[in-house]
Amino acid sequence: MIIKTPASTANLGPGFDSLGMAVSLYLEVEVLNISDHFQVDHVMPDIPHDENNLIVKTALTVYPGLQPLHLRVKSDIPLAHGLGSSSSAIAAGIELANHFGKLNLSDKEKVQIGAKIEGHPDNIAPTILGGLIIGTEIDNHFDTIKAPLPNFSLVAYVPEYNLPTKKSRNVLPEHLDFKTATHGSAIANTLVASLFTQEYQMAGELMENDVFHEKYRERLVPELLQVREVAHQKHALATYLSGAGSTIMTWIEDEHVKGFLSGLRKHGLKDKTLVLKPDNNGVQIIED
Ligand SMILES: Nc1ncnc2c1ncn2[C@@H]1O[C@H](COP(=O)(O)OP(=O)(O)O)[C@@H](O)[C@H]1O
Ligand SMILES: N[C@@H](CCOP(=O)(O)O)C(=O)O
Repeated sequence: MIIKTPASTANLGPGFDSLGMAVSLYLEVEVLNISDHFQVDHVMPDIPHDENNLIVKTALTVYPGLQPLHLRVKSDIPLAHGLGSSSSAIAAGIELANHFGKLNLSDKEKVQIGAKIEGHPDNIAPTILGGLIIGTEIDNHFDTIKAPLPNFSLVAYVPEYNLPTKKSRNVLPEHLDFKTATHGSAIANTLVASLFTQEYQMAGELMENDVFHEKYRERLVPELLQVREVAHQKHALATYLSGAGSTIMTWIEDEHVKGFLSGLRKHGLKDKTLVLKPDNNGVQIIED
């Protein structure tokens, strides 16, 4: 059995902690055999190979009776780069528990469990459900809703340095004044409406008008404004900080991708780029 979970891009600008979309970059967890201890084979630096691995830890939290397994993990998702690698690992752990514990968890229950572990639903919900998801926590439960899937290319500009979500959350303010908060909420509300009516020109403008987090994080990811400027010149729809960074995400029509990529290079923006698409499947189990 192989569990395949997508990466995700969270916030989409003003949708801080509530908007996220699954993208076509994957973590795969293969169950090799039952063993007498947990063993996780992988080549990711500084990631545990035993029961302290986030995938196993999550599985044991959800189903403490899980027998020790020998797993092989392959991942194309850069760690701590704002592409939801931790949610992908958590989603895989939930699936592992669900399968071996015969828990029959519904999608809603999986999102609930994952969001409790991750602390916010914007990565875990799309990773589990696929697509573009809006969600929030009310009275200890998470409500989520799926928006139409946008058909854009997603160009991820991936700086070499990583940025753990915790570090990037530490630069955010404790409080926002009333006027800023209500304006931020109005921008996010209008963005969500435009995503549902598929008025993407409007959505693009709104995605670039966050007031909740990007301006505080800009100093951690100085390339954000430079990439956005090139994107404007190259007919992109919108550029925003993916999750907590360091990845910078640009939505752009397929036909403009090539020009955008060469524009980035011409402006000295030479970090890795990944050309992705939205993923509509979410977590999948592939039986062999
Ligand atoms: N495949 C994985 N296996 C085990 N742990 C993982 C895996 N992917 C991510 N993690 C854990 O999640 C951390 C990154 O989470 P975070 O800082 O939230 O960044 P992001 O989720 O944006 O990649 C890693 O440093 C590691 O501890
Ligand atoms: N809303 C969160 C999203 C974190 O996403 P990640 O992919 O960086 O883990 C935030 O902005 O802190």
